[in-house]
Amino acid sequence: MLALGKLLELTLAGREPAEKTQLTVDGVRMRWLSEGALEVRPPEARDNGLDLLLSAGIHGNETAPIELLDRLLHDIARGDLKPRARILFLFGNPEAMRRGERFVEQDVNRLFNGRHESSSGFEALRACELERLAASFFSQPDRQRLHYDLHTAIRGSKIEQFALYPWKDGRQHSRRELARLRAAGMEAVLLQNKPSIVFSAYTYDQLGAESFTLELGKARPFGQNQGVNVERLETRLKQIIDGSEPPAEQDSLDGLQLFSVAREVIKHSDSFHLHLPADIENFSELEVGYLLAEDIAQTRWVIEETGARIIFPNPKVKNGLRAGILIVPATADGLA
Ligand SMILES: O=C(O)CCC(=O)N[C@@H](CCC(=O)O)C(=O)O
Ligand SMILES: [Zn+2]
Repeated sequence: MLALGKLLELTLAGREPAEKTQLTVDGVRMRWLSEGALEVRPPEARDNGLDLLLSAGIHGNETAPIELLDRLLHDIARGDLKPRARILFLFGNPEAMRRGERFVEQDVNRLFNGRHESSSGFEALRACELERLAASFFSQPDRQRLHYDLHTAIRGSKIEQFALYPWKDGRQHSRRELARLRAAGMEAVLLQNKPSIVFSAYTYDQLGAESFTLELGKARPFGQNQGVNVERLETRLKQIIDGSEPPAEQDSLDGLQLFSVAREVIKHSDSFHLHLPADIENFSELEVGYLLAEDIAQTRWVIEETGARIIFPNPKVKNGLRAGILIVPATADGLA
């Protein structure tokens, strides 16, 4: 296999490759751009006009998605997977990956859409670099732009695999993209309804990509991801990469649960207290009247919404950040 196909090894070792560009037997060009960043370009005659950004390791301890990207890259480097799409592979937070931690100083996925400018430290610098790499990758006109930012969650989930679809004023969520996600094994999609500071929100909002955060299961260390079944996603990604995806009409939304955000629970102070068991699963239902959280100045979060569920509850986040999302069932009415 070509050395650049070992992007994960290079990244974990903190090494820069001696040769920055390599050609596979099929004439696919691989170009190392920066730590954890590799561009794959098919020969011009095979290029189908899709620019695909695949990112993982934005949180360093979420290893199943990192291993998935590593397998795809190996297949391309060996010539077993012949891309027709142009691809940017990104490992988001190499230092956190080396340490096996979600982040080192601060969560990279809270530093996009300009947030890194009012922050400091290497994670702020990395968020800036990731924005620059994505912007440069998605700078070519008249091409389709697709971004999947792959994650696993801190806790177990009643719905194992789901996507979060960013929001932008005046832009409708795409039915076709949702059907594609369903075919990739996603069981639910959370349709966001306000701007956000995560990576997928940046590429959706600023770069015009169809972008998603995908949650694939529970976070585990490298080599311990037998419980995370990414088979359907992997098959679909291979089809997207080599242009063999079934026609869009064959995809449907059947079985896909849609949710929208009712409220984001923001932790304002060290007095924040979340009234949930430590082992509560994502998508757990909460009854109307339930006291979910309390914070300074007698702030109380009481459930008012029928059918409310909680995802990503985390009282340990820094003050000012999201400590959970309250979601409610949604319909497909507003889709384009
Ligand atoms: O399990 C958790 O609490 C977090 C899992 C995770 O990292 N999720 C992403 C979601 C990004 C989005 O809102 O699109 C995150 O919190 O960064
Ligand atoms: Zn994550």
